[in-house]
Amino acid sequence: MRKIEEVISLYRKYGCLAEPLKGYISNQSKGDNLILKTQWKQTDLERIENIKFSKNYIVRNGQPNQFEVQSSNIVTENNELWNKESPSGRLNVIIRNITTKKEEEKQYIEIWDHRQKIKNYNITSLEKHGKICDPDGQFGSVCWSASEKNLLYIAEKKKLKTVSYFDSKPNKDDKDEEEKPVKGQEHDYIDDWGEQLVGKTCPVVCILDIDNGDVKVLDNILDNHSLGQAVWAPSDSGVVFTGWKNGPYRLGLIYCPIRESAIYYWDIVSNKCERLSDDTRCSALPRFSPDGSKLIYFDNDIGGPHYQCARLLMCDWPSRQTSVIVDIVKEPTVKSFPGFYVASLPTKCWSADNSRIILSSVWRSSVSLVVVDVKDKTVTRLKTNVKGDAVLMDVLTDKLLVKCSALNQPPYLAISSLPVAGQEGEITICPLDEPIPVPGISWEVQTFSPTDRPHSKFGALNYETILLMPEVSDVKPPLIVFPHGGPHAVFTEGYMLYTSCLIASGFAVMYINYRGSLGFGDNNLRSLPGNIGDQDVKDCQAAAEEVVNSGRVNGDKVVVFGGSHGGFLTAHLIGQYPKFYKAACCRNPVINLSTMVGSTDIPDWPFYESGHPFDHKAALNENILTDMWRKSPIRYIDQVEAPCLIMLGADDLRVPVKQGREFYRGLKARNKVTRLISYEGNSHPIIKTDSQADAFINMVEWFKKYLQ
Ligand SMILES: CSCC[C@H](NC=O)C(=O)N[C@@H](CO)C(=O)O
Repeated sequence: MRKIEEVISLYRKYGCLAEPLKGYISNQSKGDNLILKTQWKQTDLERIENIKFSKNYIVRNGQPNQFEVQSSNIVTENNELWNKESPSGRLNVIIRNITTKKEEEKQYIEIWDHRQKIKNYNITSLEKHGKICDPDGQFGSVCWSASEKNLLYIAEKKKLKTVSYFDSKPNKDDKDEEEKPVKGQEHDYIDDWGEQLVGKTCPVVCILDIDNGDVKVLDNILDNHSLGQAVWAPSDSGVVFTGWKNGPYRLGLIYCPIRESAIYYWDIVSNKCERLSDDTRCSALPRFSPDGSKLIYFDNDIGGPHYQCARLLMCDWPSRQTSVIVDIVKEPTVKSFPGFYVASLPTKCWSADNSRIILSSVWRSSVSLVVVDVKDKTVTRLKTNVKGDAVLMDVLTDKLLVKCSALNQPPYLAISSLPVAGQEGEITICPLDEPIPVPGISWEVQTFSPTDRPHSKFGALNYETILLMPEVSDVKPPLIVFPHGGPHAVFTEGYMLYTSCLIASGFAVMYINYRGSLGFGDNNLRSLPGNIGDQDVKDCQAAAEEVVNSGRVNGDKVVVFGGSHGGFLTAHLIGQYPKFYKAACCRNPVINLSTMVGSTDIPDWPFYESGHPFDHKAALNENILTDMWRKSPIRYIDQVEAPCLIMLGADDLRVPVKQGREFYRGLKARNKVTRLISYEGNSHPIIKTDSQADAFINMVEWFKKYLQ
């Protein structure tokens, strides 16, 4: 293992690489010349900040898949919330967050032509709504109308002004009723959508008139719903959007697309709103075909596993007839399509001829490009000439802009071509910049079939691990067992900074996609709820023992690391197998399901994952409390021997800091070796520039100390 000074140098090197955030193929692209507009981020550890910059490329498409690239100058802009061209490419909108000299936050919408800024609207001063939602976030979208006369965006609904009962300022009678401040409600609790969506209470659809700056707020078209993901309907006849039901109280929405939601259409002439999707399902991610004849979206159950296998549906726009294009896949084979697991979609995802959809989806332990023919309902995996994950960024005239990465390859952008229908075999990925891999990392995907531990309902399911090894190692490397969080999430062959730095530091790392992970079929995913703390723990331990018994790693130097549900598994593993692990590090770990119910933003999670039904009226009782305790790591705290480092995001609403503190106190009281680090300004993901760097080095230091 490398010295800590070398590890710090490694992190400085690999933690400060430029990373592509997003990009699109410009509508100004003509024939052979593609113009690509991309945005990047780069960490600056000296200034402790992430800078953002844009890069444009001109790609000349001589032969199919033969692209030459010229990249343009790099311009840095950190206050841009959004920057997108109009359908013709003639105009550009920039949504900007400005902090004034008086520390006031203001939002502007700027309209640019090819020469200069032609409109500049101080949206905040209009006082028509609250903050504009991040267009890349849960609710957000920004969409030019086909006419280029209007801009669609999502913003927080305007909140009532409240004043004290003792406020002596005279009420101006000329104010209409809803403008008059309300007395005595300054301290009312305002429910919001939880983790990373604090203050997001009731987003609404807004329409800006580009020419005169008027803003129309659609805040009364659908009662008791939060609106988002809005797109223009064909010919700008109205707006299609996703509506999430607010009441009776909101449950955390991030990582949980299972909150009651439907797809709606608001008609601009009638001012009427109609529901397009099934109100017994959660529907989201509406996307029109280029000719406006078809609308697709995804749906899954309301409630249950916090991520699920989803259906792909299509609405024939003229008739509004809806059909299922791709259904849930319950039990795929190791090679067959495992179903759709989609957290987001690019704005444009259709082929030019309106017959196919292109998207990225989890496919066992990788993220793959997938093509769906909406006529014959076939699903085809696009194999590429590169290893690792391929995430679709944009599609235009059957050219694909893709973000690629691998376990040894930091993310890069590439261009490719969609094969003609029926010949979607392999595609050639053409990088826009020369990929530079992290040297010395090899990996292999292993499949486990725990026939000795079949699931009571679904029988023999399988799961996978990814074992990453340092290529240059004169001794058997120590092993970091690394289960993912969720639990309905997955580790894939895409790049992760921590992992590449751990391998470069001399560790072997084993990702564990235990049963219940995404991407292995719906039955696999649903095999875990009710069995957490046992099935997942045994899957992890069986994989860890197999790799130790293989002799490829140093079996006397095994440690375990995990976050969130991965932290839950870390705490279980050192409690249930105390002699096997020499040290542990857990981030925002779930420690005691029963004490979590009252403080997490998703109380349904501890109920459902421990096997108990949940609805908004759900309350704990002695049977549920006992069962939750039995499934929690706290149950095994007396057996723990491994020194355990606990890292918490101080603002975490998903797994409250009280969980980590409960474990810390229990270990301290039992004279066990433990340390707790709390990172201010971090929520569930510990990703602030300095915090993420500090957490990594502290974790490596902890492992090195107890592996000596
Ligand atoms: C009550 S939170 C349970 C853990 C959490 N699950 C869903 O949010 C979790 O593990 N989150 C994952 C992301 O899905 C993580 O790694 O943070």
